[in-house]
Amino acid sequence: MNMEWCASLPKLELHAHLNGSIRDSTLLELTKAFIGKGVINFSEMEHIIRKYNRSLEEVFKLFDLIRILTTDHSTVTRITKEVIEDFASENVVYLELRTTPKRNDSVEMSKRSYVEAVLKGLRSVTSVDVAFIPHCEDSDRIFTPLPAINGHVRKRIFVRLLLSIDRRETTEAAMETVRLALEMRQFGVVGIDLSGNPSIGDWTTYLPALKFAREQGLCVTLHCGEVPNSKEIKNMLDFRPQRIGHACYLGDEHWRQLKSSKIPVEICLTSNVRTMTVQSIDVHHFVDLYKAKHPLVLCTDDSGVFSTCLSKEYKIAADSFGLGRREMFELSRNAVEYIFADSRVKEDLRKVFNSVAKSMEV
Ligand SMILES: CNc1ncnc2c1ncn2[C@@H]1O[C@H](COP(=O)(O)O)[C@@H](O)[C@H]1O
Ligand SMILES: [Zn+2]
Repeated sequence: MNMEWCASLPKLELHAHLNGSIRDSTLLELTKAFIGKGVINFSEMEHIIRKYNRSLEEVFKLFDLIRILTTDHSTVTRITKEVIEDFASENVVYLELRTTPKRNDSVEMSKRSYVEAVLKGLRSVTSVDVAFIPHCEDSDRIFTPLPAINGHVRKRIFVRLLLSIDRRETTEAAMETVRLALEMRQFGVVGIDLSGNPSIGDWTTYLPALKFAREQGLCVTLHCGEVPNSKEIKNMLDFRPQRIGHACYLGDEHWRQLKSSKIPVEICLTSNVRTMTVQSIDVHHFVDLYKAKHPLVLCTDDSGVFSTCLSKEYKIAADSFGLGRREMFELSRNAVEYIFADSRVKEDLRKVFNSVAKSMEV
């Protein structure tokens, strides 16, 4: 599959972690700024940053490093801005960006001020139009190209936020995240994600917060089956979240339950291969789910950490599973139905696909 075609295809990204999507260049720059402060050893860190295949445990070591480097408000704002620009540049027309609100007393950061720093990042993007406040989006504008500046028509990207609960957190901290998400709905927060190192933490810890989120009308997506844990996978499917991510270690009974539930799955091919949660791309469960016409969406997970981008994920899927332009176009278009934003946004996105179908030669 032609990479340029994949890049020009309008795409929806529904599973991207903010700090996992950090640019390599920014990560190295931030690391250098920490040299001499005695906190980290640069050559050791450079080695981890540049390493290609990392186990799931090593990936979480890298996330701990990223956490040290990105603790102040201005860095959070900067990374957000860059991540939006990067996704928009490859024709992502709708991005659901997830991030874990963090409290850090040493820089007077609260979970709330962390999210405010993210919002500042969204507002500071100038190279593309970012539509993130619900109901303020003038739906006509997406089809009426804005006045061209130097011959370029400005791009537009819808952005919505998911607040993540980290599996290291307590029930109370998870509740705080949900309450914050509810207060921030007016700024485009649409749901809650459960993520973090899948080998730690107990599902029941977060259940009260997840139930509360759902009662209050927030959508929920769960990292499910990144490690073998049959009981947890079953409990997660029983909970019936609006979507799940990964779904690598599902047993036969889980597959039956998943398929009959029709819960959409966020598929992260490169992430799964690099962290070795699937043996190789040709045995990836994408094939089984795709053949069963199960709701699916291709996502990056951590484009920075795994050196990928959404266009690459589309190309990998097309090349590995023998899908043509028509199939890839439909795969991308179908994702519209699984977004957490409201029906007006869905309607706008459907129009985007209809308007480009001809020029995409499908
Ligand atoms: C590889 N698969 C994965 N499985 C589980 N959680 C993951 C993840 N990739 C990323 N995260 C979660 O997202 C955080 C980074 O973004 P934010 O600081 O929230 O913006 C990581 O620290 C981890 O908690
Ligand atoms: Zn993830």
